[in-house]
Amino acid sequence: MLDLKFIRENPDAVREAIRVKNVALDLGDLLQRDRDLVALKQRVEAMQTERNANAKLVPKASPEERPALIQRGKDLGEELKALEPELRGAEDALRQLLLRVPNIPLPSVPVGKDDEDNVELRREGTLPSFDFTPLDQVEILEKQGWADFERVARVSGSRSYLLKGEAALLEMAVLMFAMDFLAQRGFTPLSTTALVRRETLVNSGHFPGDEESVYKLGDDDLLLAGTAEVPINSLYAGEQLSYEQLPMTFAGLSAAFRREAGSAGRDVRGLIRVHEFRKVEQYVLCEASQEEGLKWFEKLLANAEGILQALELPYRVIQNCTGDMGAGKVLMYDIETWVPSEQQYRETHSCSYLGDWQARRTGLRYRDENGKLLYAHTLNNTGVASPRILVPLLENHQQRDGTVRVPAALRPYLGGREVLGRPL
Ligand SMILES: Nc1ncnc2c1ncn2[C@@H]1O[C@H](COS(=O)(=O)NC(=O)[C@@H](N)CO)[C@@H](O)[C@H]1O
Repeated sequence: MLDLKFIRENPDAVREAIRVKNVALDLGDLLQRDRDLVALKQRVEAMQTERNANAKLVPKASPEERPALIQRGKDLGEELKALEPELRGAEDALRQLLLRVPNIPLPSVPVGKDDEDNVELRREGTLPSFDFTPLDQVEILEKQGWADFERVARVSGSRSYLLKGEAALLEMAVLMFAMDFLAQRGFTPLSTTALVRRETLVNSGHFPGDEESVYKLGDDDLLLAGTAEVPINSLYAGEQLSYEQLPMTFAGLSAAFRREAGSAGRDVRGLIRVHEFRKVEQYVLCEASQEEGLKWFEKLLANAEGILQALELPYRVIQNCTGDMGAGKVLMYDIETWVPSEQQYRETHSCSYLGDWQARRTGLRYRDENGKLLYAHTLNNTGVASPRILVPLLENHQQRDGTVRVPAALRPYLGGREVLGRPL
């Protein structure tokens, strides 16, 4: 959410952000409602002032004048009471619109419609060349007895997965490695739940807009978050922090749930796109300065790259265009990791800087060194998400005999194993 004062003073910049991010919002309507609400509030204040002045006159009034003054006070009280629902309705309607106002992207963000218009920034690592016919993720898993897609589909339906044996250990090793990697860099490890209250999804910016992606538990006021970013972002909601507490950096492990409503037919096989997965999330809450925010953006990106380099996986960094970055972002890069069986890079990480847009809707404020109350800036990036990361991991490190080489960084988490699986 942007500051209403900023919107009033910079309608063109906001209108441009609405345009380039393809947001369905009529800024003219919002500004008109804002003006109407200001006028209504002024009317209410004038009536309250008159009622207060009137109440002061009553004790000093003569017996003849008093009844009229008392009646006037009653009439004003009733008129004010009658205006309350209208005032509350107008405030709520304006807030619902303000929640849809997109953040202003950096000028350096490429303008575009969707992921086709994203820009590749650089490639890292060497693509594998196999002197044998490589298997794809599902073939490796099934030949090694590491998955049971048919059985689990009977239990959980489509886009479900179950990892068996060393593949189950590999998932935990990858998650634990990422948690350690981030903890060693000062990030506070968190193990969070995915069960959240609706307002946490409004706070993070997923609502309004992303409702169809989120599982809702009908009988309870609870929903299943698609990323630990949601619960972590609301941990300090509504509190006044001190600048000494900033920056707060978290490495949050949680389950993540996604309905993937819009993904019909895409990635239906294997581990790329499932309804429930696990993710180690990087989350930063820092001071309200773009320089500080961009410094953290680079750090979060470097962390994810460091994890991929330790996993010895080739990847590329792309900059998301305005149409693919979502309403709240100022800047966003995806990291895509090479998947040999698809002969293409697939998204495995997503790094975002949101300025104070997320903090404003969440009520995340802090007192700076001069005692000024400011909204903080927030950022997030994937540390590692499993099982998607297992796809490039298994495919890039597969060996001629069907076993999988374990990158050195993971061996301590796998009892020192250098190879997974048995020769086929
Ligand atoms: N349906 C899914 N199945 C498996 N992995 C997924 C799924 N959806 C997302 N992911 C993984 O989770 C990562 C982060 O998801 S994201 O929506 O892009 N971004 C976020 O959630 C941010 N909070 C940064 O992590 C993706 O890059 C991908 O690796």
